[in-house]
Amino acid sequence: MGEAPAFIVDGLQNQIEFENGCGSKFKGCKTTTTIGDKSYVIGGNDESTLPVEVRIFDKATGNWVTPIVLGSKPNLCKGLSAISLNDDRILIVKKGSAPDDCILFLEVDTWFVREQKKIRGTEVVAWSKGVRGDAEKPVVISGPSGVGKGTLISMLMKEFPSMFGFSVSHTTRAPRGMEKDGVHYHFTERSIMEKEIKDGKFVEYASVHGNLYGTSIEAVEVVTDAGKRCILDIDVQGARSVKASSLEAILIFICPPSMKELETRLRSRRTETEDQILKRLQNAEVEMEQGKSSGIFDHILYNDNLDGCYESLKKLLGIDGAAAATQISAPQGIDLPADHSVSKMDNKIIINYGTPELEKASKRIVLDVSSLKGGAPGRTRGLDVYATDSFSDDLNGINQPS
Ligand SMILES: Nc1nc2c(ncn2[C@@H]2O[C@H](COP(=O)(O)OP(=O)(O)O)[C@@H](O)[C@H]2O)c(=O)[nH]1
Ligand SMILES: Nc1ncnc2c1ncn2[C@@H]1O[C@H](COP(=O)(O)OP(=O)(O)O)[C@@H](O)[C@H]1O
Repeated sequence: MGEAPAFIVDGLQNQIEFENGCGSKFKGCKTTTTIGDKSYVIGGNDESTLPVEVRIFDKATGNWVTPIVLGSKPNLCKGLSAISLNDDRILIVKKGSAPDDCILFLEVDTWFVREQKKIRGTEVVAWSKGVRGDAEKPVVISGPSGVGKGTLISMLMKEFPSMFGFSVSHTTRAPRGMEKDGVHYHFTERSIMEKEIKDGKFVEYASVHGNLYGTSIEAVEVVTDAGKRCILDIDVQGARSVKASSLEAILIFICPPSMKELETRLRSRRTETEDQILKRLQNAEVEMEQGKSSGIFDHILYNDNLDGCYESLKKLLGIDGAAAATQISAPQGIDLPADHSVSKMDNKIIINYGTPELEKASKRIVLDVSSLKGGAPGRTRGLDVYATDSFSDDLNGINQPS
């Protein structure tokens, strides 16, 4: 039976006091948040370069549990504040961190975490970085083999290299002539991939044309951690799984102008044997039916004229014409002052800095968390952030419970 640590505290006020009590030595920078029977101890013991660790004290059993931690662990910092949101995630505000690394969410009971707990049969938590606004929904591109998915994705990545990142899938199929391992696919043995699927390492997977294909959690995280919008080239079954997931992607189905033209494109690519071509054409009929009528997809595009289809794709992603210039910037991080204190008022997290002893002269940043979207294994979007000063906020009612 585990022994509860002396510093376990309930409630935000105590967390702040504890965090402030870390002092300037940055030792024992841990914070504890209790949700139901579980106390989540988040932080590290010492050096600021170590990743933030998570341990769980289960009051019901009296045991300590070390969970599987998914997502990129944040590095330690000058201090942490932790605030429970909706009992399914903990908002972490890090002191003295870069704008893209100071607001994080530790998911403890979201859809993604619950699925992972079921698969792995153990305690799981997942990190997700918080970003402002809503600009970076992942994009799923589906469609029959040979329709032009890869061609359209290459065009997008070439024109907007800093905006989009390709989710490199795993597959058990053999590489084609020009394909590179780790770039086009992670080419994997079936037994290894099956084990990794069982271990819960995939967001989705499917058997397509006789081979296994799947999107690993890591493949999505690599892209989102680079601050880019993730593009997934996956089949209709995979699109269905993504639609049910927390990724909140935009789902696009690409149609050929005709089955005859699809066959011409597939053959002219010269990457498949005759048997493989026939199998792909047979599967294309089913995929077309599902793609058009299943209600999975948000948009259907016809790839007749390549340039025309590419323009339509850009338009529905909101990056056509003049809009592109303003939208291509990477998702914004949040510029927090190095030293601050944190409190919560309904859906607003209030970060005070400046001169706390002179209450009216202190400054505030307000994080509005009322419209959060996405989450692990991607970023948590929809944070609204604005700066104010405390005196005018009191007058404007920001400080009043709504
Ligand atoms: N579900 C799922 N499908 C994938 C994944 N990666 C690729 N696919 C799909 O698998 C199918 C075959 O892909 P590929 O062998 O590259 O052939 P191509 O579509 O003819 O270029 C296509 O429909 C892809 O969209 C994945 O990670 N998950
Ligand atoms: N609109 C189009 N018109 C003619 N050929 C096209 C068009 N779009 C793509 N192609 C060609 O069709 C072939 C299949 O395209 P590809 O991008 O490999 O398809 P997918 O990734 O969907 O299997 C390629 O040789 C590509 O150059």
